[in-house]
Amino acid sequence: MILVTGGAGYIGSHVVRNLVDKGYQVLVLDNLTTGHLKAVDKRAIFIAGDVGDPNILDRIFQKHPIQAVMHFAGSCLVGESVEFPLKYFQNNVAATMQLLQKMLDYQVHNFIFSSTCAIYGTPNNNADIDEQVPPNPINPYGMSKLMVESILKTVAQSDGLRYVSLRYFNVAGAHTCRELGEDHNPETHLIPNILKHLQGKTTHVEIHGNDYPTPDGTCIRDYIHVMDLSAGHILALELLLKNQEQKITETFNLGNEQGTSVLQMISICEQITGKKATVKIKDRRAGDPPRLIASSKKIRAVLGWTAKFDINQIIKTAWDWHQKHPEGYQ
Ligand SMILES: NC(=O)c1ccc[n+]([C@@H]2O[C@H](COP(=O)([O-])OP(=O)(O)OC[C@H]3O[C@@H](n4cnc5c(N)ncnc54)[C@H](O)[C@@H]3O)[C@@H](O)[C@H]2O)c1
Ligand SMILES: O=c1ccn([C@@H]2O[C@H](COP(=O)(O)OP(=O)(O)O[C@H]3O[C@H](CO)[C@@H](O)[C@H](O)[C@H]3O)[C@@H](O)[C@H]2O)c(=O)[nH]1
Repeated sequence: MILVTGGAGYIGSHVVRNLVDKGYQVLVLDNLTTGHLKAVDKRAIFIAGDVGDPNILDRIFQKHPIQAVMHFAGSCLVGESVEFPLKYFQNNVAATMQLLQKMLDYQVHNFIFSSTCAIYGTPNNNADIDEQVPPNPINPYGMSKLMVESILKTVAQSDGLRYVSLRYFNVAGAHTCRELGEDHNPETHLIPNILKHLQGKTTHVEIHGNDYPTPDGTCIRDYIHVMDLSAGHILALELLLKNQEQKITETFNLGNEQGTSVLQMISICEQITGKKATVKIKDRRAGDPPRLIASSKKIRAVLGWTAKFDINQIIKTAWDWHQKHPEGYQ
């Protein structure tokens, strides 16, 4: 059985669905702060609770034969982390340490971690970012994830912990089953904000700064489809489960290796939806690096992962979700 923390959230719910479709037994632990019970596949066991709660973890590990933990639970908004850094250190670092302690207490050694490209900060040159680029986060969110990566590396040296840390770039799109998608309240992410505006739900799209050192002045990100990201997790899980005798401590980037600026994204969304956006230029958002584009060469070479969805398919599946579920999971 696989324990999926944060399995009611955007990314976790997609991975849970794909895991049960593949025949895995899944237990979801989620405190529903940003997740939705309706997003959790009915074939999974659901436990409402906090990853930092030792009593709930005791109950789970005593009762269920957990083979591996996929740890999605966490706080993940760059701007919010600048405003409330302690929330990020508490929920992303302290709670994760509690989970790791309980895993080791119960001899559960396989861990897959949701890390982020935010750990890279603002790399010096414009080359695509590979795993060798020295981490240098510029916001508390990225710092919190880098701290966990350091903890994993250190703990794995003295305990039996085996792990894969996946550094996601910007995750977007919706499940091809058309029943799962992105639903946050408030929504801060670029693609859902553009699509909600094009649905007529907001008066305009805000661009957080157009004076960055990029060709059109707006921030560039590398958007990866949530289905491709999910496939990467299943490959990482198989790596851990099929090579039990090997010490595995791997870190992989997961991105599409394509950069899209905020302005370019608005234009792509307009083309796909056939609607015109009203745009307002605002100040920069604190903590935003200008440009983040992945090299995913390592995960392609080691795990045979490939991206199947391009930016148009990301927007098409997200638009489909927003149209079919205009009120999200409500
Ligand atoms: N969305 C992205 O582009 C992106 C990129 C890089 C990394 N990540 C990481 O991926 C993970 C999932 O992100 P998401 O976009 O699905 O976010 P999300 O907010 O939709 O999902 C997070 C889930 O975790 C739950 N949760 C939060 N704290 C918890 C706790 N202490 N105990 C139990 N449950 C808790 C929430 O209720 C929610 O269901 C996060 O760790 C995030 O940092 C996301
Ligand atoms: O209404 C909006 C929303 C966003 N942006 C900009 O669009 C870009 C992308 O922003 P967003 O979609 O909020 O994603 P990020 O801030 O890049 O963060 C996401 O992607 C990171 C990896 O890059 C993850 O680690 C985070 O968890 C996830 O929230 C940034 O330049 C934002 O300033 C706007 O201009 N207007």
